[in-house]
Amino acid sequence: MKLPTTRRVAVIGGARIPFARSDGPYATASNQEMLTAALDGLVEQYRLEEPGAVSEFVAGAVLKHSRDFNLARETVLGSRLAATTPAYDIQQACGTGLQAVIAAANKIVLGQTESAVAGGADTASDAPLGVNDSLRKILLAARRAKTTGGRVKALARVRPSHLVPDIPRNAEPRTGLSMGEHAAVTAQAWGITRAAQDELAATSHQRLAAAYDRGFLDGLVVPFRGLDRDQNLRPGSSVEKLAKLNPVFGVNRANPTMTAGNSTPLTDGAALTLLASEEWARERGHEPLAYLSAYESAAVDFIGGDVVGGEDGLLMAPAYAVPRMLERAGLGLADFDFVEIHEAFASQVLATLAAWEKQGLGVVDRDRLNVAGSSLATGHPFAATGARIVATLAKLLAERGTPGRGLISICAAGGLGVTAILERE
Ligand SMILES: CC(=O)SCCNC(=O)CCNC(=O)[C@H](O)C(C)(C)COP(=O)(O)OP(=O)(O)OC[C@H]1O[C@@H](n2cnc3c(N)ncnc32)[C@H](O)[C@@H]1OP(=O)(O)O
Repeated sequence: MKLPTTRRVAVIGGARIPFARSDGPYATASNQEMLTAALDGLVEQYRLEEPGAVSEFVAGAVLKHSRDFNLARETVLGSRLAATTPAYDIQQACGTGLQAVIAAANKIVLGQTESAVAGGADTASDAPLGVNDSLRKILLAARRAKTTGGRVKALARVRPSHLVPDIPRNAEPRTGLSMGEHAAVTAQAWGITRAAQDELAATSHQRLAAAYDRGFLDGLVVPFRGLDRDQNLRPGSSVEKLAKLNPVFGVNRANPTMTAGNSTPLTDGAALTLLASEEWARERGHEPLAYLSAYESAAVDFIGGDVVGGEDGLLMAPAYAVPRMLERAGLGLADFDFVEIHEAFASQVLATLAAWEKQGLGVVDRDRLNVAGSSLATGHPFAATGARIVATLAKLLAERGTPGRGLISICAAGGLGVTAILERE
C-alpha cells in the first residue's frame, strides 16, 4: 500500500427516494430495492455507468436481514453501477449513513480511491423477524442430524411456544427502554417543554414544504413507488394542531411532553451521497457542492451510574462530539452558516442545543438550524438519514454560492454520536 496522501473530499451530489411511513407504500419494498432505486438515480444523474467511475460503494442498514449478507454488494449487482465496483456494509445505528460517508471519505483523503457512493437504507415495514432462539437451536440440531430418525427426533421437540417470533424492538438491549422513553428522561432532565418541542416540529414541516415548493429537492429526491415527496410531510402543520396530540412517551403522568408529532415516525427509505477527489470532479466536469472538512464521533455511558443517564442520556453523544470537533477545527458555533441536527425527537434537538449552550459553545441561531426541514418532517429511515443530511447541507452551501460552513450532528442508539463539518470556499 502506498503511503498516505492528504486530499480534500468533495461532495458532488446526492440522491434519495422519498421517505415513506412504515407499513405504507413501501411495505413490500426491501432495503435492497430502495437502495438500488437511490443508487440508480445517482448513476443516471452523474453518468456513473462505466466501470471504474465509482471506486467504492459503502452502505448499511440498521434493520438488516441475514439473507442480505453484504447488502451494499448485492445492491451494486442489481443496479446500473458496474458489477466491478467493490462494496461493503457498515452499521452504526442512526449514525450509519454519516459513518458510511466518513469511511468512504477517508480513503479519498488517503489517495486510495478517487470516488465513492455512501449512505444507507432502512425499512421498519420489512423488519427482520427472527426465529425464536429455542426453535433455531432445534432446527440447527435437525440439520446436523445424520439420519431421518435423528431429524424427526430433533423436530419432535418443537412446542407451540417455540413459534413465537423474535421481533426486533426499537429499544436499547441494556435498558429495555425504547428510544422515545430514553429521550423523555433526557427531556425532563433538561426541562424541555412541550411547547418548544411542538414549535420545532411545526417549523421542520413548514421548512421542508417550502424547500419542495421552491424546487430545492429537485434532483436530490428521485420518485419511487408512486411517491415524489416524503409521505410524512404535513405542509399545514402548526403548533396549534400539534398541541392537540396525546403524549406517547413520558417519564411520569405529570409531565409527558413527547407525541407522535414531535417524534420521528417509523419510516422506510434510502439515501446516498456521491463523494470524490477534486481531480475526479474536474476530469468529469462536476462542480463540487462542498467539501468535507472534519468529522468526529463520541459515545456516552448511558447505563453507568444513573440507569438512563439524566442530562447525559442515550442520545446526547453529540454534546461531546461537537465540542471536540470544533476544538480540533479551531471553530465555534458562531462560525456556521447552517447547523443540521438530526431530529430523532424534537426534545433531543433541544436538549443538545441546551447542552452546547451550557458548555459555553453559544446559542445556535434558529434561522440557521435545519433550514430545509429535517427528520421530524422527512421521517427517519435509520441508516439513510446521514446521507440525506450530507446531501442537503452540501446543496444548501452551494445554493448560497458564497464561502460558508455547515455543521452536522447525529445522535444514534447505543449512546453514540457522529458529527461532521462541510465547507465551501
Ligand atoms: C437516534 C434516533 O434517531 S432514535 C429515534 C428512532 N425512532 C423512533 O424511536 C421512532 C419513534 N416513533 C414511534 O415509535 C412512533 O412513530 C410513535 C409511537 C411516536 C407514534 O406512533 P403512532 O401512534 O403509530 O403514530 P401515528 O402516525 O398513528 O400518529 C398518531 C396521531 O398523531 C397524528 N400526527 C402525527 N404527526 C402529526 C403532525 N405532525 N401533525 C398533526 N398530527 C400528527 C396522526 O395523524 C395520528 O392521528 P390519529 O390518531 O387521529 O390518526
